[in-house]
Amino acid sequence: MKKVLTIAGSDSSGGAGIQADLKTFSAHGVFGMSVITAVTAQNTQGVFAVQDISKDIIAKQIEVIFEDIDVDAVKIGMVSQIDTINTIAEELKKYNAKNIVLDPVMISKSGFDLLRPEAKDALIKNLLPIATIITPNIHEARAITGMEIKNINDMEMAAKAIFEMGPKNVLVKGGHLEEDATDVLFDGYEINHFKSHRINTKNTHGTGCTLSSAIASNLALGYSIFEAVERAKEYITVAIEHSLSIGKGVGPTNHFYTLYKKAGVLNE
Ligand SMILES: Nc1ncnc2c1ncn2[C@@H]1O[C@H](COP(=O)(O)OP(=O)(O)O)[C@@H](O)[C@H]1O
Ligand SMILES: Cc1ncc(COP(=O)(O)O)c(N)n1
Repeated sequence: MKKVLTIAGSDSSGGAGIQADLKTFSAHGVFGMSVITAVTAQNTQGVFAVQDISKDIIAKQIEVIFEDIDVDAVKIGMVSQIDTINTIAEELKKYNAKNIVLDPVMISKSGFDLLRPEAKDALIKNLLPIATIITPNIHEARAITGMEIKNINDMEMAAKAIFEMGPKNVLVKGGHLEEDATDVLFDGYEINHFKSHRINTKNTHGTGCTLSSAIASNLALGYSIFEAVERAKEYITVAIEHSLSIGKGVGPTNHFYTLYKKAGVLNE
């Protein structure tokens, strides 16, 4: 069985972060493992508190996994602070980790700083260059490049600018634009678009976490970058189409639809 590691924050409400990642891994038939970087007190209405995990225990979690288990892909999500970022970069380099999917989580949908603003430069300097693929949304792409992003053409320009910072592939996600939900991939040679219709729902908690974990799962399973993104886009579209009205706010994506549909025991 392929083994995929998520290095990310815990979302107590189960819709984003580590919890979304592990659900996505299971739905892809890969074995999920986790290194927790921060614990958030969060629900569908917002993030109410965060406790960062110390860099030593983050380093130890990574070490014991890599010393024991062959890791086929790594997804990085919420990394919170400078020490955390530097530790993760050092450890992943030490173990020559492959198939690194970096979701540069910065601000939650409810407006909470999940990455401390002063840590942005460390993320750009130390994590971008080791990423097989980075998956910023429009706001994150703007924060990384300083560019205004209002349409697909701007997304393409931003993808090319981020590529120059060192990752092997860049996927700028278009979930926050108003037209169709189109994501733009640049692999250093060509641009590709992954388009779906815009689904009219408020329940998009965890969409970025789900997409990046699906890409990591597909890379672990041996798909090319193009195929991994194409399949992940199909997965997230179904997960948003069947998203769940759980809680009073922004509900989560639905991992069970794909899973149980495959097994023929759908129980909605
Ligand atoms: N309303 C929507 N309908 C269809 N796809 C969407 C919608 N919102 C987001 N997506 C897709 O979900 C994925 C995550 O995108 P986005 O919401 O931009 O990221 P983030 O969760 O990091 O803010 C992308 O593939 C995007 O195109
Ligand atoms: C612990 C944690 N990590 C990431 C996100 C971003 O979630 P989204 O995928 O909705 O942008 C979150 N809200 N909480």
